[in-house]
Amino acid sequence: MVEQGLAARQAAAALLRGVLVDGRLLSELPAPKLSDPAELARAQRLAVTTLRWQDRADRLLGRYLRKMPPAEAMVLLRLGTVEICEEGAAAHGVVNAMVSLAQKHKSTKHFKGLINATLRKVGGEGRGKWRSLPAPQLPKWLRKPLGDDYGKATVVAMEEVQAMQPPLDLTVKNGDSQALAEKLGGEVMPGGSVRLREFGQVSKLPGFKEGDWWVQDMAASLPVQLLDLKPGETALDLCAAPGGKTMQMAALGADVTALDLSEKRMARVQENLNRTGLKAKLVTGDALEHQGQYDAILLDAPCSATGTMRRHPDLARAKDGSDFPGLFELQERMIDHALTLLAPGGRLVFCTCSLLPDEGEIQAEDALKRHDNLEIIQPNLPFIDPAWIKPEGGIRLRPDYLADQGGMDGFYMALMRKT
Ligand SMILES: C[S@@+](CC[C@H](N)C(=O)[O-])C[C@H]1O[C@@H](n2cnc3c(N)ncnc32)[C@H](O)[C@@H]1O
Repeated sequence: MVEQGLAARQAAAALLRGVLVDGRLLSELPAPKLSDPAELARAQRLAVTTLRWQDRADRLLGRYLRKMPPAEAMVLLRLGTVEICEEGAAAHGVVNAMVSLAQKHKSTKHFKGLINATLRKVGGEGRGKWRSLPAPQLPKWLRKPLGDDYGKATVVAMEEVQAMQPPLDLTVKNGDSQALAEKLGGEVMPGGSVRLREFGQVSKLPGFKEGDWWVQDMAASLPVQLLDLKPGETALDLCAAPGGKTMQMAALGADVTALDLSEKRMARVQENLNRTGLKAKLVTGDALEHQGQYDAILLDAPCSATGTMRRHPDLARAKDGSDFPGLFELQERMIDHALTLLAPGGRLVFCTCSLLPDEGEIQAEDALKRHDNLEIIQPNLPFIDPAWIKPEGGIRLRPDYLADQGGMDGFYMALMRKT
């Protein structure tokens, strides 16, 4: 029995070691080799939930540990703690499983006793304390700059949303959100996304195979709405993969070219277009080298992705921010190059799924300083709270906005035009 539950836990522990010991993102790690799809899903869910609740698990474990054991043993302690306290698993089964997993590795074998004793305390007294502990905090390297930019209270509000299981947002191909919401028991969000709070396997939901919708956070669906495409306009999606925004642009009837540097990710765009029956011309290449003239360009630039941490809690744990300045510089070069691809009177939406003003407001303000003939057009999206519009004319979205409806990804977007 223990062995049966062990495979998913072992795979979850391997994923957590990849993130916490090797500093890699979950998306960069090989998928666990588990033949049963349910076990695979469980392993992935356990790893993500552990990362989401890691800070609280560490607070609880701190009560029972005189000194933190090495990272590999901490992986098992955190996994066990989150399974017991957050997932509500029976403590004895979790303790046995974590001790068995510790036995399998040279680096953890000597910590079997510690893991056993500590997780027993977690399963006893600890379980009762869990809910009274504060929401998980972001690591210091990110908490400090976000606190400087937004204030402490906002960071706490964002952390509270990030602790929640994120909803599933769908963008509807034919635009009839109400009909899809009724069919799936969802809620129509500002901007038209259909939000589901309860959902199982996405590919089993009605309309998936038929390509009636695609998964896209409501915040991520707004840049294309800001671009306000007209049927027949030539449109370029400069960093397109996996293609959520390409599909929106194609569904609006634009003549779309979708470009991305990554061949592998471009295959995802093709798959998505095949499923939804939408059309776009696909180009694999470097945005900085692309040539042409377009009525409208969407630049969803590579960024820190700090706006998506509630879906990807591995990001805050695998990264330390040291590679971000290189991204800021790339974004600046991409904006400058994208402006050269605009037809006279053409529009550019620059956007990033980031919470850092360096990748949002500051990029937009600096672009205005570099280009005399550039203006930011005030958003014309009636459903947007005016408080979300920044002085320079961009839209700042934060995870704590619409928190009582499940929040949203952090995003920045600005509609620019060459005068
Ligand atoms: C934020 S993601 C794009 C998400 C996409 N727009 C969507 O909505 O599905 C950024 C993309 O930029 C691509 N990228 C990074 N550097 C690039 C470059 N120099 N030229 C083109 N694409 C690049 C990455 O491969 C990645 O797919």
